[in-house]
Amino acid sequence: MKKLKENVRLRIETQGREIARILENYSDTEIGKVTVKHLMGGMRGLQAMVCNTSYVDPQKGLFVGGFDVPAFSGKTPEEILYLLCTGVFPKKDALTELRDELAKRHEVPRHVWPLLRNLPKDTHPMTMLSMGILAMDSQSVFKQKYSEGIPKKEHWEYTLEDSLNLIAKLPELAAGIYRIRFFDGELISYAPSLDWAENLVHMLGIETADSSFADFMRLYLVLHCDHEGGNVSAFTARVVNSALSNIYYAASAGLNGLAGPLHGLANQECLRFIQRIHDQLGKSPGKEEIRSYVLKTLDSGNVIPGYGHAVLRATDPRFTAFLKFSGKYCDTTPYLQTVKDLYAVVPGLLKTYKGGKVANPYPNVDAISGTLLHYYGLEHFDYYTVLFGVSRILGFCAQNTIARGLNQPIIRPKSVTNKWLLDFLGKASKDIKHQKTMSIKFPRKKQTRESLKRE
Ligand SMILES: CC(=O)SCCNC(=O)CCNC(=O)[C@H](O)C(C)(C)COP(=O)(O)OP(=O)(O)OC[C@H]1O[C@@H](n2cnc3c(N)ncnc32)[C@H](O)[C@@H]1OP(=O)(O)O
Ligand SMILES: O=C([O-])CC(=O)C(=O)O
Repeated sequence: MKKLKENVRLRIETQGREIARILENYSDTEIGKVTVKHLMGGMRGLQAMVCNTSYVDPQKGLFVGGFDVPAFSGKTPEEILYLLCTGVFPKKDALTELRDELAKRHEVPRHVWPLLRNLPKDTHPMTMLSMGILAMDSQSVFKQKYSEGIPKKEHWEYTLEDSLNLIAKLPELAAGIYRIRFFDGELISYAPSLDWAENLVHMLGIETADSSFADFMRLYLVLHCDHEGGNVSAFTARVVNSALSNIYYAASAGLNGLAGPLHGLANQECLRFIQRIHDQLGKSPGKEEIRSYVLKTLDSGNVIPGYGHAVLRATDPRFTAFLKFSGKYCDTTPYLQTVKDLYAVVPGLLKTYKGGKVANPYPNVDAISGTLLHYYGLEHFDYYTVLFGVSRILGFCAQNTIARGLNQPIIRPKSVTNKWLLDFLGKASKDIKHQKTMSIKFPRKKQTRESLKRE
């Protein structure tokens, strides 16, 4: 992995110089303001961190190394990993070197399998993936080297080393989870002649007549690789790694965030939503019936999975890339037809829902991905987010390798209490205090002698 490492080193040096220049000249320059809404609203829209592996434009979506989704979606996961880490696509020899390196390191340590096999049979596959990765932390080279006292400037090298070890093992681990959780537990052996994505497909052991399954898997693993720094899973991984917890700890933690239904789990929730539509309305419901179903879901206080986004304000180009792929390679199944019908109906409804409070009425990547996995014979919905996780770990690893190279400090924002905020606002302006305190209605906790003392 000489070539990858050299290019990561170059990138770290270049970015390090840029950061030094920025800090030297602009350390105290304001780039925005922090409002009360930011504090109360999940920091939405607050520009509060730097991430150079990828960037999400609200209209155009994901950019990796400056390439938009149409420009990079035809590449392989290995090429994308290289791009995430270095900012450039690999030349042929660098790609061969990376592939060989991943193949060499593919084997999951043997102690992981009994751990996974002994979990209750109904354990969610995301729990298995997170635990399997956590159990591999015993192999962390970074951890070992840190305990030997390596200097800070070498941290990234061992983070990269751990990252390659982890990424190389993901096809075997993810496929093994599938075989243990949904079949007889018999594992299928790694095939050295196949690439990273093909090996995953091979080891899943799914009988599919469709030869485009491996192409689809490549696309799937490319499209989910990264989504800048602030999404729940990447941010979690960054925070954990910023304490110098190794990449196994960080990836496992990030995956636990990905397993939430408002984030990666929407992947499986979308198909379940479509399945419920078919259960109630038959396999080819009309658009009017779908419209009523969606309205009923909204009225019952539930979200429409696969729609909305914290940053995007247009149709997710990852959704569009999958739709395009499906038009080329897949027959239209009833599920796929309903995906298209929902796309025709849902944005219009969300635009006006509750006075337009949904910031983005358009579909995200999860609105279609599960339907295509189902098309290729993956019928266990609970497994879908594992594949999202396998891909997203590429981003975790790249982000944290670079962060270690730049010696980014521990992430630790300051929190404040309601009392602090009310006092601050009161001091800032009597008017503001009057207006805001009148409109903020916090549930009053019964005050005990202890809580009064704490205040
Ligand atoms: C790979 C990914 O992680 S992509 C996202 C996957 N998740 C989903 O698809 C789940 C459905 N979508 C959502 O829940 C949201 O749109 C999120 C979590 C993705 C983004 O959340 P936010 O940035 O807070 O969205 P937004 O500012 O639009 O939220 C405002 C209101 O609209 C609601 N809203 C947002 N999206 C939807 C939706 N798809 N259906 C119904 N209501 C919605 C929010 O729940 C919120 O309601 P509240 O004020 O009563 O709490
Ligand atoms: O960016 C986000 O918040 C969610 C998302 O689409 C992703 O992580 O892929």
